[in-house]
Amino acid sequence: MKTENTVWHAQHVDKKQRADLKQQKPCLLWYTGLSGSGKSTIANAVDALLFERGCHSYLLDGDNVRHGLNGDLSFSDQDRIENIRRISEVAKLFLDAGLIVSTAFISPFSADRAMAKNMLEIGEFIEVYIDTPIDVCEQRDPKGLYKKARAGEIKDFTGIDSEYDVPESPTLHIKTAEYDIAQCAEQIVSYLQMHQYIK
Ligand SMILES: Nc1ncnc2c1ncn2[C@@H]1O[C@H](COP(=O)(O)OS(=O)(=O)O)[C@@H](OP(=O)(O)O)[C@H]1O
Ligand SMILES: Nc1ncnc2c1ncn2[C@@H]1O[C@H](COP(=O)(O)OP(=O)(O)O)[C@@H](O)[C@H]1O
Repeated sequence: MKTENTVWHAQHVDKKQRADLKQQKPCLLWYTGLSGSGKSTIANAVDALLFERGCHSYLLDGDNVRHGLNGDLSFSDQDRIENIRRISEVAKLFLDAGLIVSTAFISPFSADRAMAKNMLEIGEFIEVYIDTPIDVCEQRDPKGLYKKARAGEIKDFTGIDSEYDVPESPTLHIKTAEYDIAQCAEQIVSYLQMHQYIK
C-alpha cells in the first residue's frame, strides 16, 4: 500500500439505506467461464429482466472494462490477477451504492474469484459458472478469437495455452449447451427471487 497517510471517512448514508430505498438486497453475480461460453449474452439478458422488474442493476463486462479502466492490462497471469482485483474493488463500490451488480469476466483463477468473494459480506457473492464445453465455444467463436489462437496469432488464450480453473462449487451452474439464452437467464433471476435479493 502506498496510501499509509489516508484516513477512512464513515459516510452518513449506508449500504442498507440505499438498498432499502430501491427495495432490493445488493449482491454480486460473478459470471465466470471460457471465452464464447455466453457470459456477456446471459449477463445482458439477466440485466434486461432485472430492469423490466424495476430493479437497479449494473453490468461490468470484461471487453468493455478492458477498453477503459483496465486498458493497460495484458492477458499475462499477472495482469489477469490485477484485472480481477480492480474489478472486485469497483464491484464492491457498486454494491455499496445498493445495486445488483454483474461482472462478466473469464476470471480463470479460482484464487482470484475467492479473493473477490472474501472482500464482500456473507451472501453477497453469487458465483455463476457459465459452463460451456470448449468445443462448443470454439464452434460459436463469436469474435473469431479461437481461430486466431489456433493459428498462433493470439498467445495465452484461455483454454488453449492459458489455464482455466473450473469452479468447484459455484452457486449457480448454467449449462448453455442444454438450455437456450432465455432459459439460462430465467434460472438466474429465479434464484435471485427465491433468495429474496429481489421482489
Ligand atoms: N489471450 C486471451 N485470452 C482470453 N481472452 C482474450 C484474450 N485476448 C483477448 N481476449 C478477449 O478478452 C476478453 C477476456 O477478458 P477478461 O477481462 O474477461 O479476461 S480475464 O478475466 O482477465 O482472464 C475475451 O472476452 P470474452 O470472449 O467475452 O470472454 C476476449 O474477447
Ligand atoms: N444458451 C446460450 N447461452 C448463451 N449464449 C449462447 C447460448 N446459445 C448460443 N449462444 C451464443 O454464444 C455466444 C456467446 O458469446 P458471448 O456472450 O460473447 O460469450 P462470452 O462473453 O462468454 O465470451 C453468443 O453468440 C450467443 O448468441
